[in-house]
Amino acid sequence: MSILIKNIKELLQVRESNITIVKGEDMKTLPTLQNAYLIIEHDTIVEFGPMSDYEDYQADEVIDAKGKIVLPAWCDSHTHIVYAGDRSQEFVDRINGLSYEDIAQRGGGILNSAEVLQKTSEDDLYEQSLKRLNQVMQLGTGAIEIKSGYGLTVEAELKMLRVIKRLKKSSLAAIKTTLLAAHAVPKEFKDTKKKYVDLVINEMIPEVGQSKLADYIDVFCEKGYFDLEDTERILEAGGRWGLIPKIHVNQFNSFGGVALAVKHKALSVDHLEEMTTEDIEALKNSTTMPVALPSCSYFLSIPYTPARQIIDAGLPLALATDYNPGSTPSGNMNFVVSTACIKLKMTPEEAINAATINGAYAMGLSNQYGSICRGKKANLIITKEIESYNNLPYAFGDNLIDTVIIRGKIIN
Ligand SMILES: N=CN[C@@H](CCC(=O)O)C(=O)O
Ligand SMILES: [Zn+2]
Repeated sequence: MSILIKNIKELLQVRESNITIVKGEDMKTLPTLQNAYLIIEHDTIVEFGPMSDYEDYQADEVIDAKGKIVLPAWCDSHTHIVYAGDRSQEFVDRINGLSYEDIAQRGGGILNSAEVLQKTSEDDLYEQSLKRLNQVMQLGTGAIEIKSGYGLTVEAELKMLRVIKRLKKSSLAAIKTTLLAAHAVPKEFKDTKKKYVDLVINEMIPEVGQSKLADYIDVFCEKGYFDLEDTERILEAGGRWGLIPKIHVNQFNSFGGVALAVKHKALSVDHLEEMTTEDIEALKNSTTMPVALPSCSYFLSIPYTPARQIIDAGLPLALATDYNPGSTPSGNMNFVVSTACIKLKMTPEEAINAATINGAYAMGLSNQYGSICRGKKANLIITKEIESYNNLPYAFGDNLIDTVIIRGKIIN
């Protein structure tokens, strides 16, 4: 199967060499080609260039992209899309004055989702999650990370991870899996948190390591959840099974989690709504990607990640949705890119770099995804006819996507 896309008004994120990350000042540059063509064979980008260089090519399918922009599909490096039911009642409770922390303290929040998930059959959980995955793919997401963390028992965490494995098998999207057993302290361990950490370390991690059900290890490193000592023990235990850290840190408080993650060579540190100069310093000269989740800040009315401070310090930044039932019931990367420009004061070029190549980096996938490069996977968004790529973040809430191609297949 081959596809020729011709007369592309502008082809974005064009890279002659296979770069895997964009940092600091370089994030302001988004290389593009005007009036371009692109050829896909099977699931791979095999050629692209200006229309003036185009030589006749017999493709199985030809798409005329006149007036339209083509860019790599979004790379969403932080989601919790495997969950059961929803938490719309807590949404209303928050409107009526309760905070996210208040709800968690009275046994709601993550524990509420865990209770529902434990009672949900594996097939039902798969069906609910597949629906969400298909929905975000229609919105242009072609690579996605999915976490466990609403099981909180050995059995229920494994159930979540098996569901992710099934999604991986049945979907065209590239999927990476993260074990987040340390997402909240279950009710039964309320006064014996260390015992739960022991369970994570002695039972869950070895079980998951043996069955190779996860790529990454995550911890919600936050006051009232897991402290630095818990986090370090869990990261060390994960490391023994080859699970690389990607952790939730600095959502509400900054207390050294970023430096700890860097010490353990975390692939990413995610949230970062609260950042100190020490946190920024810790990230310098590291291989850890900072990840901002602006839809979470929007939904919870908490501070936005200081993207300017991070990028202006010469660091890279990735953008992701955090799609989950409690803090971000949205998996729309287009909204994330808009919000990053509007609220985090990122330029459209920075936001698109953050949501494509840097998002791919934060999933260990940037060798194959996140830019227009010969030999990379053909995951593409073709927009409707638009004036410029600035319109993508500018027209927030609009769906400007015409066609999505994932691994060389047109999915809508
Ligand atoms: N903060 C921790 N975990 C999720 C929210 C989980 C929930 O509220 O269900 C997050 O990344 O925002
Ligand atoms: Zn999260």
